[in-house]
Amino acid sequence: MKHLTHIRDLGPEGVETILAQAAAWKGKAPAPLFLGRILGMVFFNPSLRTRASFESVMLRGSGNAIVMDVGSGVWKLEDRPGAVMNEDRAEHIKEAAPVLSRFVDMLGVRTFSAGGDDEQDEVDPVISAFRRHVTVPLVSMESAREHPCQGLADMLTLRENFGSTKKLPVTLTWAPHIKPLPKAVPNSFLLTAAAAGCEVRVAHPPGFELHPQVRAEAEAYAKATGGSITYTHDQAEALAGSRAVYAKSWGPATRSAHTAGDVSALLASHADWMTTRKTLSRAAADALFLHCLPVRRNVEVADDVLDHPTSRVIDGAENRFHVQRSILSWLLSA
Ligand SMILES: NCCC[C@H](NC(=O)CCC(=O)O)C(=O)O
Ligand SMILES: NC(=O)OP(=O)(O)O
Repeated sequence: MKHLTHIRDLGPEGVETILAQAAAWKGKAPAPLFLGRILGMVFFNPSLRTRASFESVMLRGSGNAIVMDVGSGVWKLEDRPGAVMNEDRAEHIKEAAPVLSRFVDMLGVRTFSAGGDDEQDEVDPVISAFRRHVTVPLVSMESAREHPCQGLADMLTLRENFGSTKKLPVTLTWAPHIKPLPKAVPNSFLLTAAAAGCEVRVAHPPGFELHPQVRAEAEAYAKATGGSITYTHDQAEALAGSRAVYAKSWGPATRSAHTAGDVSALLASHADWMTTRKTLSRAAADALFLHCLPVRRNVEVADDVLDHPTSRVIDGAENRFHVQRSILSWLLSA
């Protein structure tokens, strides 16, 4: 049985399969790909795009979706093996995952990082528990470590605009925020861009390094595809010659070593990392702007960037639909 919870489930070859199918179906009349099929969707955290796009894929494909919000209409779920369940989590994933599997043909789970512990994010405890206990294909709708659907949609957006991602110079630039956000999106952008052969430049202030295991995995993909990855604390250096700029905020590398006050001060001290038109003027003249959304306007990214004709944030969000249609049909294929 197939699952897609991490880019390693696909590798560079699988990334190509998903993107090729997504591109082939985009713009064609909807086919009843999911006739008689049900996708179950379990949300531990809020979502606009992921929720609406997966549900739309199923409905437009003549299938159906069941959407469940954990802790609001659905029991709070326990993931820890051997937990003594005497607090607020009424049901263990050991029961929830196989029970839901009896009702649906595929299951999607969204579960953000618990925050502060990159080692735990590597373990990815909640999606891993689902993966152990489901009896139908599982797709990540963003977990602690990765957001593979987002990374794949980003690559589709780049290919539509540039034809190819082979050695395409792209910058992933850290952005300021009022709170420390998860690293799933930057991790996925790095992993999928490397798997798609991009020349990836990653720029962030000191102390915001991505996990060494993620970087090593991305390096292996870059090596296999002829891509490359460089890291810098100098945003302008990364941007020079970049054809696409991907802004994303994420929390410090060792958040558990900081108090909440430290983290706020750290984030506030880098307000000048906000992407503005001036920032983009350092990239190639035809550079495009991408962001996964939701975006905090004039904190992460200035209005003049988001409202400029070079922004691809809305087209990028649409591509979530196209890659997920491709992913779900791949999951159901033998
Ligand atoms: N799925 C796309 C991003 C989700 C999440 N953003 C957020 O939680 C933003 C919340 C805020 O801005 O308050 C993240 O960064 O991983
Ligand atoms: N980009 C993304 O996953 O958006 P949502 O959090 O709204 O689903």
